[in-house]
Amino acid sequence: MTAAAPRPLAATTGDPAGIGPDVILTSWLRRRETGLPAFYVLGDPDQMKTRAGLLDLDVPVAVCSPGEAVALYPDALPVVPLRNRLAHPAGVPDRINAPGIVESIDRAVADVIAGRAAGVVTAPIAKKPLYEAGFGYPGHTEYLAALAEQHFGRRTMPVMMLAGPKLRAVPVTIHIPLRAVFDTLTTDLIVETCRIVAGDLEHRFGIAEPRLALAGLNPHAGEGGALGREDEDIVQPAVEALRAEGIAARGPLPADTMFHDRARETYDAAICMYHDQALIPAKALGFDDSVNVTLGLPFIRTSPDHGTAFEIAGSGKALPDSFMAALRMAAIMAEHESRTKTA
Ligand SMILES: NC(=O)c1ccc[n+]([C@@H]2O[C@H](COP(=O)([O-])OP(=O)(O)OC[C@H]3O[C@@H](n4cnc5c(N)ncnc54)[C@H](O)[C@@H]3O)[C@@H](O)[C@H]2O)c1
Ligand SMILES: N[C@H](C(=O)O)[C@H](O)COP(=O)(O)O
Repeated sequence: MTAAAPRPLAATTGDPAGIGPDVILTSWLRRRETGLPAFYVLGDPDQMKTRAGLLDLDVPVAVCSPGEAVALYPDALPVVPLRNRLAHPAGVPDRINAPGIVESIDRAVADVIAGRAAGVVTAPIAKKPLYEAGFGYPGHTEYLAALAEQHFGRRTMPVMMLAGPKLRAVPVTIHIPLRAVFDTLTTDLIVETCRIVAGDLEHRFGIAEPRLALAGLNPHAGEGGALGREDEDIVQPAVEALRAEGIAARGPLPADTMFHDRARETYDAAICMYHDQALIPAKALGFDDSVNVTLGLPFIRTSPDHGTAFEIAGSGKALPDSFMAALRMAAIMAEHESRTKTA
């Protein structure tokens, strides 16, 4: 039996006015010294060449198909051309780029589902120009779940996880106004989120019996109901339900004391009740090397933890570390997943 050909990762361009192209180009330049897994970009070859010129980077661009990417990767940045063009200026977002940005995501997902790529690694998008062009999703996370539903015809609940060497943190509610958190948070939502986290940590991260620490919503996890009832009425029943299913869950824990060094040794993922409760500690502890992973999808998706940083696009100041960590994490997840499937 012949071994399967290695599959590259499919990287999206993200917003072409942001630092996505910068970190893609600098990551490729560091491929050898860092042993970076092979990837190709779904993008506009001219836009990539223009940004490389602006950054004064010597990056040859090879226009190719996904199947040719692994062979070309050692000597050139493989770019699979989009049908839509991406306008060039760095730092100036424009809704004119929306069709190309969305095509890049759609094509990366289609490639992974068709087996042409091992996982999707997205470069950052800015929400506003996409919303102005009619994009109806809060971010990648929700859009990728919608694509999964279109492709597979079954309900898909996406779970955001920020994962770095010091912390994995999951927000149960994601891109909603803080005011809406109280009406959105339910015991069922917490339980469903934790089931997905536990399953993916086991099958895609190789952690047997993952330990989950659930944060309380209120100060001091409600202080026995004196500072809010949600911890006793919503979070506590979720912990009990999860434990009854055999998932090692603990909480609700006071959120202010669960992220220090010793506390983090006691769990594999912190389950947080809203976006900033998870993303503030994750980015404070590892902005340069944390990865945004979407769990619960029928394919692998990672992303750097940072955004488009328009103010530094094309300046040479963008660090590629988080993008490189996202590439590495996607490759490791793909390996775990294939081991689980063949076991
Ligand atoms: N994965 C994604 O698509 C994603 C993630 C986060 C934010 N965003 C979007 O990006 C836009 C800007 O968001 P923001 O300003 O809150 O966050 P940001 O991450 O773009 O920038 C925050 C700060 O970090 C700096 N920074 C970011 N990445 C850096 C890098 N690689 N190297 C050096 N410095 C870096 C920026 O210059 C800025 O000072 C928003 O529209 C947001 O929605 C997208
Ligand atoms: N909340 C994410 C973060 O701050 O890192 C970011 O907005 C990206 O979200 P998507 O991956 O859903 O685009």
